[in-house]
Amino acid sequence: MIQTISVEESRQLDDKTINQIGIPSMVLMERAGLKIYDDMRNNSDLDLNKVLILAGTGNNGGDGLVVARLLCTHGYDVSILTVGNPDHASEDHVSQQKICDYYQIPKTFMNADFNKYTTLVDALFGSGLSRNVGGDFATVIDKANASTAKIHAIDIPSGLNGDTGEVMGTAIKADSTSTIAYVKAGMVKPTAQPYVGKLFIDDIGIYKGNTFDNE
Ligand SMILES: NC(=O)C1=CN([C@@H]2O[C@H](COP(=O)(O)OP(=O)(O)OC[C@H]3O[C@@H](n4cnc5c(N)ncnc54)[C@H](O)[C@@H]3O)[C@@H](O)[C@H]2O)[C@@H](O)CC1
Ligand SMILES: [K+]
Repeated sequence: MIQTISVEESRQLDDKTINQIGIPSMVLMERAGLKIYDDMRNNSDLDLNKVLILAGTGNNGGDGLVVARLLCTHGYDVSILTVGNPDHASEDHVSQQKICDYYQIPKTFMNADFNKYTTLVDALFGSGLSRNVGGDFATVIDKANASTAKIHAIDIPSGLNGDTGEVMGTAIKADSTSTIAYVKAGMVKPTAQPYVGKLFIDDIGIYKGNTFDNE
């Protein structure tokens, strides 16, 4: 049976790993990106000929930007669509965007034709989703779902409630999902299956208690 955790537990585990154990958040993000990149390359259902990263401005988007850079440095055709206000981006997201800028990874905008792409990477929201999805985020999610491209989601398909598996307004219908550290409880509910697709579980160095743990 798959071990699951709540979204709050996943946030607490991230926080403990970074602030108590001392593994820098950029290290965890790099490990997440490497695993997600591997999952995508090992998933024969995905065609990585032309990839678009749909990036929110939090750390889920930051994971997506690591994937963008890894695809770019390995010779894939990849572009980024940033959704949300970059002025409110998380610190790690800003660092990852600077790296993407160094590599001059092309950016696209809200009017992009998603049918031009073979794979979309959903990095809009992960464990930070806190309310129903609307505005540009909902527009992008609906456009992604309606497109001919396959969708690979990072951590949790955006718009899916990680605890209950309910759709919060609208949600990405992913063909596959790379979830970080542990599966979130809502993702294994039968109603969540059409949104999660094929599931990869990525060990990035975040653990829920072990023999080395003092607590
Ligand atoms: N350093 C870390 O803590 C790690 C984080 N990781 C990734 O980071 C994710 C969590 O990142 P964040 O905490 O930055 O949050 P997210 O990137 O999930 O969300 C970003 C922000 O979106 C806003 N938001 C929430 N609901 C919204 C809505 N309906 N409409 C518009 N805006 C909304 C919130 O203000 C939230 O802070 C994880 O799911 C995982 O993908 C991984 O890289 C592992 C390590
Ligand atoms: K996501």
